Amino acid sequence: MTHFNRILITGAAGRLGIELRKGLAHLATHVRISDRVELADVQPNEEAVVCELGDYEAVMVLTKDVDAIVHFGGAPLEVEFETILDSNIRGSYHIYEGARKNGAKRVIYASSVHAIGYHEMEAHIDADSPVRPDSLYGVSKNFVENLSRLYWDKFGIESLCLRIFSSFPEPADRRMLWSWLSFADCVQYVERALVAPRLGHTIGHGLSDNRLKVVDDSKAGHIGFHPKDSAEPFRDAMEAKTDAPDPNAASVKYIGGWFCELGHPDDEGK
Ligand SMILES: Cc1cn([C@H]2C[C@H](O)[C@@H](COP(=O)(O)OP(=O)(O)O[C@H]3O[C@H](C)C(=O)[C@H](O)[C@H]3O)O2)c(=O)[nH]c1=O
Repeated sequence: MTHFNRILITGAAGRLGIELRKGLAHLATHVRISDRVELADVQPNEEAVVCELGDYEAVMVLTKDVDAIVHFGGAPLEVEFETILDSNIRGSYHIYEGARKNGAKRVIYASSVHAIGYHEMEAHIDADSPVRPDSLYGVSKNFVENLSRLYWDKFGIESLCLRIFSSFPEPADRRMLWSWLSFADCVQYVERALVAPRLGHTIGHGLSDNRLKVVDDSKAGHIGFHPKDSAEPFRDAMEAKTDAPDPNAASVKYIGGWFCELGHPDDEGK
């Protein structure tokens, strides 16, 4: 069923952006797709726009005449601070300003487990637990989670900040036996948030229905996301081909995984 006249998807050439283009197309008459790189295979209902998120004027034009924004553009990993600042922090500020000035009512934002990566596995955090970023990248996600809270409290723009754990075609390492979010479940979470009667300001935790439950996502229950996939069918093959991990290693102890063992960008001469 078509819910919107026009939605905007940023990061539409990316791994998840490509899945969102396919999975959300039925929700809107027009889908504006945007990325910093050229977009391939543009469909008749899609309007492709190449845009730098750090360019204020370009983002004001990009966000015109859209009912909702699915904001997945940005650096998806730890990189040097200048890129985090321009793409993730300044770029997301521009998206929220564009939503405010142009009247978009709802934003679905790709936050990340790395906003909370230094929580221990056994902490069972929920949406109200304090943030514990594991990287500059994680700090940029904290910034946008707070920014979106301001735009809800002050301007009534609704947001889902979806803390994506590990969204891959299938689990690629042992950690993903609990942290996996299938592409289909990721798209379902975004779709539910777009069509929910009331979203408010919601922090969600994007995980498939894996056997190990490490966080409590009940504070996003009003969205109605019910994961359909599970990492469990991949367990035997994964355990057969990989060594049992050291439970005291930072990458096992903390939910941020290998980000918690990374060096700091400045120490690498960047
Ligand atoms: C740095 C930058 C990137 N992009 C584009 C380039 C890629 O096509 C796209 C990101 O896709 P990527 O495949 O690199 O990342 P994903 O694995 O899909 O990660 C997604 O989820 C995780 C949780 C995320 O933090 C990312 O923002 C979000 O896109 O954003 C831009 O359009 N502007 C920019 O300034």
